[in-house]
Amino acid sequence: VSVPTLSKACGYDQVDYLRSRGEYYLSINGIRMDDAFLICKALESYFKNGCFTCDANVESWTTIGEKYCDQDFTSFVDVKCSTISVDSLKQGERKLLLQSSENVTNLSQGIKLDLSDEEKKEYTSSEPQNIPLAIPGMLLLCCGVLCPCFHAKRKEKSEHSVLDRELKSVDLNSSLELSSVSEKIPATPRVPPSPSRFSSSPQLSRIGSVHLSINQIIRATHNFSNSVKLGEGGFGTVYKAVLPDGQVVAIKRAKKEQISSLRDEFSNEVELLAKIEHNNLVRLLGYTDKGNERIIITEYVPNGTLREHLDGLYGKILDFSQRVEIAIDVAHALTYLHLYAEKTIIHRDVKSSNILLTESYRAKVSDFGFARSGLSDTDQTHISTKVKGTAGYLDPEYLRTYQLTPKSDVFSFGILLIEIISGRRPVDLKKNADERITVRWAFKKHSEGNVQDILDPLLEEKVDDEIVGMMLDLAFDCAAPTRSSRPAMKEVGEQLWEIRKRYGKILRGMSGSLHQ
Ligand SMILES: Nc1ncnc2c1ncn2[C@@H]1O[C@H](COP(=O)(O)OP(=O)(O)OP(=O)(O)O)[C@@H](O)[C@H]1O
Repeated sequence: VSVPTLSKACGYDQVDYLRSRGEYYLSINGIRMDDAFLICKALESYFKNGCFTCDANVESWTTIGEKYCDQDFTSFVDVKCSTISVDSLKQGERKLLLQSSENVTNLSQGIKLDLSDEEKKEYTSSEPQNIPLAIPGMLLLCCGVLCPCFHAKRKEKSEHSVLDRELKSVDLNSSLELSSVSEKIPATPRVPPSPSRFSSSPQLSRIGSVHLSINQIIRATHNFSNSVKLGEGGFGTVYKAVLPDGQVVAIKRAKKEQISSLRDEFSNEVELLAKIEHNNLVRLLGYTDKGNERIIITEYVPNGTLREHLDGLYGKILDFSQRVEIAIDVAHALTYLHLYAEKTIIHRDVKSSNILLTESYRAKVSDFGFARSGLSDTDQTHISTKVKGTAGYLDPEYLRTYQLTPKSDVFSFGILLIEIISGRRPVDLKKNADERITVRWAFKKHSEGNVQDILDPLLEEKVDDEIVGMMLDLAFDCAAPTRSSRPAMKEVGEQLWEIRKRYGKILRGMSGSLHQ
């Protein structure tokens, strides 16, 4: 049976397979699946209706059908398309990832579900609004990569309620580790070995200027009291603490239940923070790694996150000049990491909730949980590694190839820049379909010449079209789909300086004419 080209009758639903905080789950159109049933029905209908094209990684889907739905769909596949074997699973998984990253630029890709509403209800969670990864096109990893846990889910229904509770606490802004599939992709020969782990390293125990025992930390945080809690992220909870000498610090305590899976993240953060010293990067002061506790002590940054300010949570709205300064600070921090640290460091999780502000609204980049160092060889161009990051900020080329370079941070920075200009989150599911992906919406508005529509409506001042245009041009360059089209972070900083200069001139011109 040959596979016809995709017909309109096939329609699309979005199938995502994602991992968050160490847990895997599957969603279709943003609705979490509690059982393999739906995805198997979907595959069956898609194969039977000839909905796959040759380039749709059909062999991977077939392998999934075979392995996880106990169904053989191979007879539906045109021999010209592919050679199918269960042994090709690994290759298939890789291709599925490729397919999923294509979804980054094609929202409508997916498979069709021929199911009644009753069937959908029966097999899905009753609270779809809590699903963190119903992120159209952004974090798609289609069902092929889910499989080990998918099976487990089938068998271990009793664990669903635990998983449900976990998922409900996740939100769109959380950092994520995407799928286990990339772990199976061998690293390139030039990849340096993982950094040594922290636990027993005598060197690491000397890191930082603050050395506290666990009892001292307990005292400083009033036994990790909610009254001194600053916030919570994927790694754990952050507390404000005053040390006996009066120094105010932030204490980040890993979640107990996640400690084993966070081992790398913790050591990454400690090792990397320890090596860097820059005004626009949050400073590591110390750490504790005893028994079941992983605790990082960093400089306390008193004025909340950039995201909170864009949301207007502090009353006063950031004006445009402050936003440009913040963008410059972040660009400087990233340039330092990319170019001037001992080794190239790629942050991997540049986003507005990881930008902390000082009282004078200067920015400090925090959260090095996902950061990677490497690229010490002069001719090494990338690190092959797992895809990690946050929905909406993830470099599509990294998603597709697993090749991490400093340009992945540049991509995230481009998305951040649009967020700074517009005030909108990179993905906003509450918006109409054509506005949900902010970068696309902004690009469309920009190409129609409506740059003022993109500007944050909370801004009180008028900003010249020329300046908004310059910022947007830079943002789109940074968020180019291929890394070769993106500028280096240093150049981004220089361009922002030019914009700042030009904006200053315009402002001075305006105030001059007001005084005349
Ligand atoms: N050094 C700090 N000074 C002041 N507040 C901080 C500091 N570090 C973190 N916070 C606060 O704690 C919150 C949680 O931080 P954390 O880095 O753990 O998570 P996140 O970046 O929001 O999420 P994720 O880790 O999932 O990406 C932040 O949003 C911020 O409000």
